[in-house]
Amino acid sequence: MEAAVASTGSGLRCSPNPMPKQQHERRSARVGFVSQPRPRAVRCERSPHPDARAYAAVAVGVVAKGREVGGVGVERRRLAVFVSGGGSNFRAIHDAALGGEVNGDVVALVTDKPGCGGAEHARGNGIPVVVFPKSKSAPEGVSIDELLNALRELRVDFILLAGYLKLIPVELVQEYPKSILNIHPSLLPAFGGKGYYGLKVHKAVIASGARYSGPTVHFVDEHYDTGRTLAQRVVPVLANDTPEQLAARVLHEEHQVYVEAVAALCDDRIVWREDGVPLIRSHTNPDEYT
Ligand SMILES: Nc1nc2c(c(=O)[nH]1)N[C@@H](CN(C=O)c1ccc(C(=O)N[C@@H](CCC(=O)O)C(=O)O)cc1)CN2
Ligand SMILES: NCC(=O)N[C@@H]1O[C@H](COP(=O)([O-])[O-])[C@@H](O)[C@H]1O
Repeated sequence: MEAAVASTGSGLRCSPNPMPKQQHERRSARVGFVSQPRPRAVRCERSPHPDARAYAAVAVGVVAKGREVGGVGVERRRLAVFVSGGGSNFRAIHDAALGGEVNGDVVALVTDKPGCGGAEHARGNGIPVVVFPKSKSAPEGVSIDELLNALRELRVDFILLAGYLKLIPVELVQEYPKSILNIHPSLLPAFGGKGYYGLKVHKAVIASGARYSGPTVHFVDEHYDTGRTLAQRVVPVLANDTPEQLAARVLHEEHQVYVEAVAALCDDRIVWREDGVPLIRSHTNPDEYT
């Protein structure tokens, strides 16, 4: 559903971020949400934590109480974060949500590595953990249909990939149009695509002789790292940098640029230029776009 193209005060011709059909249905369902349905536990991994299902039931129970609103009648968005590792970007987003910088709540953590640091942080904060996909090392994982049902039950508005190392299936990309973001540790399109993750990215950047690097926040399509770029930050690559040193410099900027991008997404401050480039409208100056 595309809105009519509008022209902004700054002369940009943009269309507001159209509310995807599914999101509209999700929102309208929420608006008409009057009864207290029986809370249904989101299927979670078998966890050493005996109360994992209780967490999920409570989480769904809280979800069943209806919409949380942040501020004066500003509806808070519901976020699912996907991780495979330590989860520092997840923690930065979660902290920003708790602190009010992001008008949203993390309502689900999805991982292919149930023992990873991101999953541990989620469990410690009562956030349901869903294991996806199923694998030999994670037999408790759910199927794509079960994942879609869990995200619908939790009425997730946006999906945030944060160090998730598996390809997001096209079914999920189609269910969440213009509603999935990823953070990548290089200046895409350089050093992106299959095989470019973690320290591999920074090793390639250093080997190339590039003088600058930095994180990219982009929308997710059905291929690795080819979705529309939303935001980037630049850091220097120093002559004697190790991959670990460059990784740490980039990661510091990732936390900031991802929180800013997610805040804009939750505030409906993403506008799409006529040529399909997504822009962030400043939250302080409505005529300023980056
Ligand atoms: N449909 C999409 N799925 C994912 C995207 C995306 O843009 N579209 N981004 C990735 C994150 N990512 C880079 O930002 C990325 C992650 C992993 C790989 C990769 O080569 N993975 C290996 C498997 C690694 C493992 O299982 O340990 C592979 O596929 O062979 C490249 C880029 C998340 N998903
Ligand atoms: N191509 C995907 C990729 O390499 N993602 C990178 O994995 C790290 C996850 O760190 P975190 O778990 O501490 O957020 C981050 O540097 C992120 O950019």
